[in-house]
Formats: sequence, C-alpha cells, structure tokens
Amino acid sequence: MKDVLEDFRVSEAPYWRETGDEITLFTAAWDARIPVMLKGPTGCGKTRFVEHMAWKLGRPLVTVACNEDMTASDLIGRYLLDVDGTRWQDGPLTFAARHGAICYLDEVVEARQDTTVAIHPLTDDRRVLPLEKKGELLKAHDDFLIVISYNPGYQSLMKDLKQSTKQRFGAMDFTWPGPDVEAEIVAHEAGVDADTAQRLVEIGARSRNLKGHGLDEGVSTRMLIHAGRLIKGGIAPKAACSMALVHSITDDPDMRDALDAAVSTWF
Ligand SMILES: Nc1ncnc2c1ncn2[C@@H]1O[C@H](COP(=O)(O)OP(=O)(O)OP(=O)(O)O)[C@@H](O)[C@H]1O
Repeated sequence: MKDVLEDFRVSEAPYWRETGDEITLFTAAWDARIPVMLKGPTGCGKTRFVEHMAWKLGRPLVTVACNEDMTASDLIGRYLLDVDGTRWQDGPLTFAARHGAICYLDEVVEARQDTTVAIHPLTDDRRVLPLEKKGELLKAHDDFLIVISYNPGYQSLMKDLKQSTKQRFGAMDFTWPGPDVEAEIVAHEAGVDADTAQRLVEIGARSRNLKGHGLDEGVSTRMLIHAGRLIKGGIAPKAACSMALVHSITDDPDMRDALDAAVSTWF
C-alpha cells in the first residue's frame, strides 16, 4: 500500500547551523507535544529550521503558506464533486492531524481569524479537530504537531494573533545570527568564499541599522545568499548586491544611496 506520507517526508538533512539551544528546545516541545510558534523577520531561517527538525525527528512535514483569502475549509477540507458523486477531501491540517505529520502554518497571521480559530481545539489538551461538515470528531495522531510562524514586525492592531491563539504555543524568537555564523551560512548556501560572505554580512548589518530610519526591514540572510549566488555565478559583486539587496528592499532614492554606499565600502 502506498505510504500516504511519502511525499511529505524530508529524506535528506536540510542544512541547519545551530545558533543557540533551538534544537534542544524544539525537541523538548515535540516530546511534550507543545505547539510551537517561530517568531522572527522574513528570511531569517524559520522555514529551514522546521524542515531540519522534521528531518531530525523523522516526521513528515506538511507546509501551508497562509494568506488572507484562506478559509477554514482550505485548512480543514471539503466535499468535492466527481464522477462517482461527492467525496470528502482532507485539507492539509486534517491530513497532518490524521496521519501524524508536523503541520507548519507559515505566516499564520495572514489568515482570517475564523481560520486561525480552527486550530484551537488541536492546540490544547483536547487535540481534536471537529470536521463539522463531515460529522466527524478527529482525534489527532500522537505524532501530530502544529508549528506556526509569525513576524512580529508586521503586526498591527488590526492584524495580530488573538491572545487565545498566542497562549496555546511555546514561542521561539529567531533573529539574525552573529556575523561569523551568518557568514558561515551565506558561504555554505551560496558557495562563495569566506571573505566574500563576510563582506556581504557586513552590508547586511549596515542595512539592519537603517530599519525604522527609512527601511521597514533590514536585508535578510536569504537576500545575502541571493547576492552570494549571483557573485558565484560570475556577476560583479556591486551589480549582484544592487540586484539582490538594494533594488529589492527599497524604492526610496535616499535609502538606495545609503545602501549603495555600504556596498561600495565592502566591494
Ligand atoms: N541557522 C541557519 N542555518 C542554515 N541556514 C540558515 C540559517 N539561518 C538562515 N538560513 C538560510 O536563510 C534562508 C532563508 O530562510 P527561510 O526561508 O527559512 O526564512 P523564513 O524565516 O522562513 O522566511 P519567511 O518568513 O519569509 O518564510 C534559508 O534558505 C537558509 O539558507
């Protein structure tokens, strides 16, 4: 019989450079089946970390990119009409709860609140999911765990998680790693030498100082890796930084000048 989880297994170890006690903490949360909230800016490694932990714990991973159009049915499931009549199709959350996967809801705050509330019964000691349309009360598999990601920087009063949602999770703060570690990550992921990686990281650090002074967010590790990959591909460092860092992060001419100056300092 086909393993229904086959497509969701993480077969090769996703590279993860440990930066603190995040692996120990996540493992303890997993052992206690405490849902986990990963907090941090875009591109700082939250998704990669979940992939790594799913691999390490030998659990399949079901990832859902949340958005404002997402309804509870998109997560839970719905009846579909086909040639044989109607047939129930589990949504990704139900699928993960039924079969025992880690369900990663990326940017959960983007989803409408009625959608977010759907995870409540799964994230307290009931560990159940009512499938009202189907008339089923699904008891979550012992190996099921919900992980959500959340970027506190983007939240407003209008768009934030309810306390009743937040308080169901253990939270882990993700931030930019120290410069040496970040350079190690950039060198590994982009395939550039240590010196180039270090320079890119310095530019990243400068940009992060501009956060709140014209930039909404500093350059992420992901962007530094993109710049590194362009350099690795033969693009001159300044042009690579211009494309991967400066032009993508801002349209403001003054901010672009400030970032270009940082690039010129290092390349
Ligand atoms: N500690 C780390 N070890 C290994 N790779 C890392 C680490 N931190 C960041 N990265 C790298 O940063 C890249 C971006 O991270 P990732 O896609 O996980 O970000 P994210 O925080 O999930 O962003 P978003 O919120 O936009 O989904 C990854 O592809 C990975 O290469």
